[in-house]
Amino acid sequence: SVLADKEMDVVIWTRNESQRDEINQLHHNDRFLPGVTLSPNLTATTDMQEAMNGAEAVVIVAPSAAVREVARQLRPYWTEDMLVVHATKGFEIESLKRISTVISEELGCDEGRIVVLSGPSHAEEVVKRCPTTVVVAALDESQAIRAQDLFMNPYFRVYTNRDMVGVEVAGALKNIIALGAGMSDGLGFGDNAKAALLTRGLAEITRIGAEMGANPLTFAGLAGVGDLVVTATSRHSRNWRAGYMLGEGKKLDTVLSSMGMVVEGIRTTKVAHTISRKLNVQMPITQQLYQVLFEDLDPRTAVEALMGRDKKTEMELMSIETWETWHK
Ligand SMILES: NC(=O)c1ccc[n+]([C@@H]2O[C@H](COP(=O)([O-])OP(=O)(O)OC[C@H]3O[C@@H](n4cnc5c(N)ncnc54)[C@H](O)[C@@H]3O)[C@@H](O)[C@H]2O)c1
Ligand SMILES: O=P(O)(O)OC[C@H](O)CO
Repeated sequence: SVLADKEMDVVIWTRNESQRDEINQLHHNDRFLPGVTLSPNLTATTDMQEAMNGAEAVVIVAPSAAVREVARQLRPYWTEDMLVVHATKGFEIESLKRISTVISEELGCDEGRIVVLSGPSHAEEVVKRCPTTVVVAALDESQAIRAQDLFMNPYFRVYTNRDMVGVEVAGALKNIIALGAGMSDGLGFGDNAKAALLTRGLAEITRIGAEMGANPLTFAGLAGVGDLVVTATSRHSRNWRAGYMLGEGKKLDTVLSSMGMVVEGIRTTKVAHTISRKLNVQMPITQQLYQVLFEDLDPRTAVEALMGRDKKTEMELMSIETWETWHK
């Protein structure tokens, strides 16, 4: 919709024939965006070759579980001059790889060419042209600037960032904390508890992100704190909603079948749990959430475990040397 509003011809590729017909004939996509009339510049097809024919840019927004398969289908039609942007928030669960790595492997191109678009951007609000800010990042900065120029419009403001790893990792990990925030609300805990989860959650995703090669300051930006706030507080958030139901005592299977949409934070909790063990980095909130999701731990017991941890200092996030340098 953002691109179609700039008078570009946008072709959506879908596997679903009825969704294709609904978009082409009625300019609606009622299951995902009820009550919205889409631009006539948006058309849909189930034929990948048709979707890619003459394209200058391709935007991949499949769920993380489907990205490799979708990128593989794109490969025969992708050409070196095409801009490739992805907006998927997660990792490949089997390999623990970032999404840009998966896409570049399937397209057979340099990872530097892949751009990630992330930040606080619920589709339900973007399609209504509510002011939204996002960030694009790529190892090759010229590709990020291409994406910035492509997407920027009066209600969609795009920043660039050179920290590709940080933007991808922050966008994926915030979903874990949003699940936790939903769970806290579902348990009936108040605003203090949610603020604590967001703050200490940001501390632990920054800590692991830095170990994975991210710039810690990226977590203070749109892909980090920006998206964390929107995902942990918005009524549109699937991750928050899933967490809320878990907090109310519903089982994971029941929650997932009632959602009918991807809840990336669940797979990402598994990935982050594995990575934190490999890198020997403490992620206490992720650890408790992992046990609630996959080991049937009662959410209340998880909160008690978090509150009862050994006493700590907040200063652990920043090395004393860095702090002393700033302090001078
Ligand atoms: N919804 C948002 O506001 C939003 C915003 C930014 C980023 N994202 C990210 O975008 C990604 C997708 O989220 P979404 O909101 O579109 O999810 P969704 O569940 O609403 O829709 C996913 C779509 O992908 C299709 N799909 C699933 N497997 C597929 C496959 N193998 N091949 C082709 N199509 C397949 C589904 O049929 C469905 O139409 C996620 O990583 C999410 O975090 C979503
Ligand atoms: O609805 P969610 O929880 O998948 O969040 C969607 C986006 O990541 C918000 O920026």
